[in-house]
Amino acid sequence: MIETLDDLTVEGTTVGVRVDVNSPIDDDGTLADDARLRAHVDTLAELLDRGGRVAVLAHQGRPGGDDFVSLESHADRLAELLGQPVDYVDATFTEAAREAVRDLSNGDCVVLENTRFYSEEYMEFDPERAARTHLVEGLEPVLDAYVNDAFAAAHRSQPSLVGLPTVLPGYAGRVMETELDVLGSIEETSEPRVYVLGGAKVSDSIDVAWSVLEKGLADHILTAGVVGNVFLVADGVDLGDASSDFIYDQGYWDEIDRAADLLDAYGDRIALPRDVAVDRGEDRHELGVNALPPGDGEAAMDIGESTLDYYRRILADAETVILNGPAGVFEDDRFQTGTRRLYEAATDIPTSIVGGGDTAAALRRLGVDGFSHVSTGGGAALRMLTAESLPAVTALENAPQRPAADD
Ligand SMILES: Nc1ncnc2c1ncn2[C@@H]1O[C@H](COP(=O)(O)OP(=O)(O)OP(=O)(O)O)[C@@H](O)[C@H]1O
Ligand SMILES: O=C(O)[C@H](O)COP(=O)(O)O
Repeated sequence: MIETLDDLTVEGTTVGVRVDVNSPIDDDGTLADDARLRAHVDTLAELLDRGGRVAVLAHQGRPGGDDFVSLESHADRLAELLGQPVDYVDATFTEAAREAVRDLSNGDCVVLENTRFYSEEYMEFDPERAARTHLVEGLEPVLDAYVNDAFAAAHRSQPSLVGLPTVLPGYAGRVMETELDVLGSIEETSEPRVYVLGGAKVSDSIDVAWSVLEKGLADHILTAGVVGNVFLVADGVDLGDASSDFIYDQGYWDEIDRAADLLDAYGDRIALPRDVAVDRGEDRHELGVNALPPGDGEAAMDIGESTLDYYRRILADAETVILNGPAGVFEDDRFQTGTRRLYEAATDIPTSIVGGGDTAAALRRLGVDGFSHVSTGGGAALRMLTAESLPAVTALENAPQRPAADD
């Protein structure tokens, strides 16, 4: 059983709050999209309003990536969103960080530096070992409690996610609470239930497909994006050199056999694209699967009109739809049609649940809204859809005893 903010005595308590504000970053190294910050405003504002002293912990990017930057601009934006000053310190667990945390008064907030600037935070540990890392040992003395609101990172077994709740009383923040509530009770949603699996996480998507088909949770699975392309190849379609090279370069080649096995076992419930839009110079050009392969260098970048009609017919009868991953390379205006129109069709269904950080960003960019729930999680949401436990959630379940709640 996970305790929530309702169970925490906040007034005067110094709380380490793990959020997931891992966001797109502009060329100048500053925040390009604040959606993930907005998601955490309720949790942070509640803790501050209730007199907590809040130290925010988060990662941004991965070592070596262009988006592996400081959290300074995140702190600036959080101050605007919260409507109060938010300090930032370029330290995570050193004396400088501890001093910044000790200096907090009731209702104050400080953002500590990107946890992944510290190498142990980019490794996976069991909780007991994670509790003996520098980050956890450095911060534990100045924190009274730990709140995890970082659902989107809950599939990682990293020190700030599983180590801190091993040594501190742990609570779920409001984002975490809602996500666990919605994604943890998909089995109770109305049927027919359709899963739309797009995007580029082929292996995870195939895991989800196996899981929901085996458990009888999915009446239909609609494939799109790179996932759809891999299923087409598994079905014997020649997508041409450009898409095949892409699949090979991304390391998805082994997934073709897994997709073929899935088609053998559950082919009647898996829908494949009937046409694709290829990159032909300035233009988007649609080709039916019978007309494939496309010309040299023409990659399948989106689903086409005929697929959209087919998928919309299946969606028309659905009571619940769960979608993860864009239908095409939505970053390119020529290939955003599939994502926009497929997701628009999903908004007409009584229960529509969207997972995926990139997907949520794509939908905002395309102006598509009206879903029952848009998850903050990509990999975490997918893992939860396979009914696997998330290490950070398990760590919260096992967190030590805590003080009593405020009245
Ligand atoms: N046909 C395609 N060919 C190549 N890339 C594609 C294709 N269709 C979609 N993509 C790419 O897939 C990416 C998004 O996939 P991903 O699986 O990462 O989504 P997500 O789950 O929403 O992301 P996140 O990891 O942020 O949660 C986009 O960058 C998009 O360009
Ligand atoms: O964006 C995400 O899915 C989470 O922030 C986790 O990031 P990671 O995949 O780099 O661990």
